[in-house]
Amino acid sequence: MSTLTIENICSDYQGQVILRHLDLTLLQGEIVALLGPSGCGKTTLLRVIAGLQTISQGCISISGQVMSSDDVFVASEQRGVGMIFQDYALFPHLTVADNILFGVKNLNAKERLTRLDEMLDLVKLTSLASRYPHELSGGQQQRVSIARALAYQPELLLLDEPFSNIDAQVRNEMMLEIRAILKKRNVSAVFVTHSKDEAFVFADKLALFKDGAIIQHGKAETLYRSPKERYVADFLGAGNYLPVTVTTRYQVDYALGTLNSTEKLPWPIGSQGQVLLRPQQIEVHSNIDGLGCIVERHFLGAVCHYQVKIGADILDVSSQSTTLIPGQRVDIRIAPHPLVIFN
Ligand SMILES: Nc1ncnc2c1ncn2[C@@H]1O[C@H](COP(=O)(O)OP(=O)(O)OP(=O)(O)O)[C@@H](O)[C@H]1O
Repeated sequence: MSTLTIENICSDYQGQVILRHLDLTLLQGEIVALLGPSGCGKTTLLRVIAGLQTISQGCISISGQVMSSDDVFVASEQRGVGMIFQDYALFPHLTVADNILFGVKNLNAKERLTRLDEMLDLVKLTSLASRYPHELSGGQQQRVSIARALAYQPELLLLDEPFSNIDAQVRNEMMLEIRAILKKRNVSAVFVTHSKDEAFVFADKLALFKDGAIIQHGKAETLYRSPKERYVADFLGAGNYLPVTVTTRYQVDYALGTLNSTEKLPWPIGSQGQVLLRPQQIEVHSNIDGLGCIVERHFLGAVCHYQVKIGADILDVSSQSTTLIPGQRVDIRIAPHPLVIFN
C-alpha cells in the first residue's frame, strides 16, 4: 500500500496560488526529496501534508485514509506524521530523554522506558540521555530530534532542510546514518532540500519543483540521464550545450563533426536543437594539431576542470588527465551515449 498519495492538489496564500496541480505517490519505506530553488513551494507542500495548511483543490491520503480534500480536513496531530526541522526545535529546559518522550502518549511507565531505550540505542545517544540540548553538538541535537519524531512511531516523517545547519564535513555521514535508521524501521519520508547533492545521498527518488509545480519526478539517475527539460538538466549538474542537427535516428551533426547516440533519438531527421554534454562526458587528449585549446585549468584533486575553446564554443570539461596546461592544443572525443537534445 502507498503511504502517501497526493492527487492534483493546489494551495494558495491569500489568493496567491503557491502549489499548482501536484501529483506524488510515496510507497511504504520510500524517501522522496522535494528539490528546487528558494520560494518554489517545497515547504508549503510539507505543510499541507502535515495538515498545517489547507489545500484549495485535490486530495491527500496517508495509508489509504483521506487527510485533506474538498470536504475532509484531518487535524495535524491526528495524521500520524512526524516532523523534523532545520533548527531541531528541541525543548531547551528538557533533557534528551524527556525531549524524546515528549510526544509519546498512551504508554505506561515501563513501556515508556522501553521505548526510550530503543530510541536512544537507535540514534546512539544512550550515554547522553540526561544532558540538556545546549550540552550537545549540532549533529547530536539533530539525532535527538530524529529520535523524538520516531518515538511515537509515525507512518510518515517530514524533514524540512534537516542538514543545513550541520557542518559540511559530517553532513554526509549524518545523512547516511539517518537514512539507515529510516530504512531499518521502514519509515516513509518526505525531505525538503535545495541541494541536489543532499537529495542524491538521502533520497530514493526526487521531485523537482519549479514555480509551485513538480516538473519531473523519479529516480535520481533517471532525472540526471533523461531530463525532460533544460531546467531539470541544469538543476542536477553542470552541462554544455551545442547546436546540432539530427542526421539519422542515432546521429547528430555539430560544427566539428558527428555525435553518436546509443539510443534512438526521438526527433525527426533534419530537426535542430541543443545537445547536452556533461563535463565528464567529454574526453580531452593532447594533440599539437588538435582543434581545441585549453584556456582555463582548475585542479580539483582527483580530476581537473578545464575550459576548452573549440571553434566558437567554450566547453567545460572534467578530466582525470590532470597534466594539461592553458595554451595546449587538444582533441576532444565524446564517447557514444544516449544523447539528450532540447529545443
Ligand atoms: N505565510 C505565508 N504567507 C504568504 N506567502 C507565503 C507564506 N509562506 C510562504 N509564502 C510564499 O509561498 C511561496 C513558496 O514558499 P515556500 O516556503 O513553500 O518555498 P520553498 O521552496 O520551501 O523555499 P525555501 O527553499 O526558501 O524554504 C513563496 O513565494 C513564499 O513567499
